[in-house]
Amino acid sequence: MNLLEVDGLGSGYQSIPILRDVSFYVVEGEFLGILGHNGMGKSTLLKTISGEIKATSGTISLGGTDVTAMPAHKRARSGIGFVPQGRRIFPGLTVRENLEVAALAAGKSPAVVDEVLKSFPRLMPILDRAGAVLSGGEQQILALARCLCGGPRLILLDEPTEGIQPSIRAEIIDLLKELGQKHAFAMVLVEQNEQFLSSLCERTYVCEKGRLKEPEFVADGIG
Ligand SMILES: Nc1ncnc2c1ncn2[C@@H]1O[C@H](COP(=O)(O)OP(=O)(O)OP(=O)(O)O)[C@@H](O)[C@H]1O
Repeated sequence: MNLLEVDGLGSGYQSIPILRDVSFYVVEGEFLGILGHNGMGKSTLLKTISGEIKATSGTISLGGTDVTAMPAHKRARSGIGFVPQGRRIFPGLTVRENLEVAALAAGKSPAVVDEVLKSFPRLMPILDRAGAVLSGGEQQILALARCLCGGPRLILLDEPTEGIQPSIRAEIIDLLKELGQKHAFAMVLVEQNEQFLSSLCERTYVCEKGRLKEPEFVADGIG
């Protein structure tokens, strides 16, 4: 059975339609790529799956359960983890506090933080550092750790390479591969960087003007 099934999905902002008739699936443990230029609707797609914005048509199912009408916090507890563009780290909280807040919000025991940290040795020396002073790469790694505190079955990851140096990109690729094997989650990865996606995903769609195109279009790709 597919972990995620999206069928005929539409959504937008106020009366402006952005996504149109989007359909795709993700199998258990798969990393699926979505490639696209600025403003094509990639973030809107992830926000609609996470429940941050409402679907205006179509359905979203997770593990066979229709979650289309479910509010965002319930989707998160059903196993949909979201790492948004810009990462939304709390700047006034330390690295550890950012993780503790995430565990609390997910209804998990505080012990989950130390468990998750075992997979993030890079964060250990900076646990008492404020979110505000972290580098882009450190913020991205913290955002991934924060997402894992909720025990996701599916992670929606929005432009992880944005504002990140090439050397850290390679580190993030290795980290995602390692985390995927260890924690057995699937992922929908949105990016403008085709090379990054091809390092991690066997299947990639192109998002263009709110629609997804079939994987063979990747050959003409961007990034
Ligand atoms: N809150 C909003 N209100 C109105 N329109 C919005 C809002 N957020 C995004 N849009 C519009 O929706 C369209 C798709 O935006 P979206 O952020 O999904 O694109 P994207 O592919 O993720 O681009 P980027 O790579 O720049 O993040 C754009 O035309 C954008 O201007």
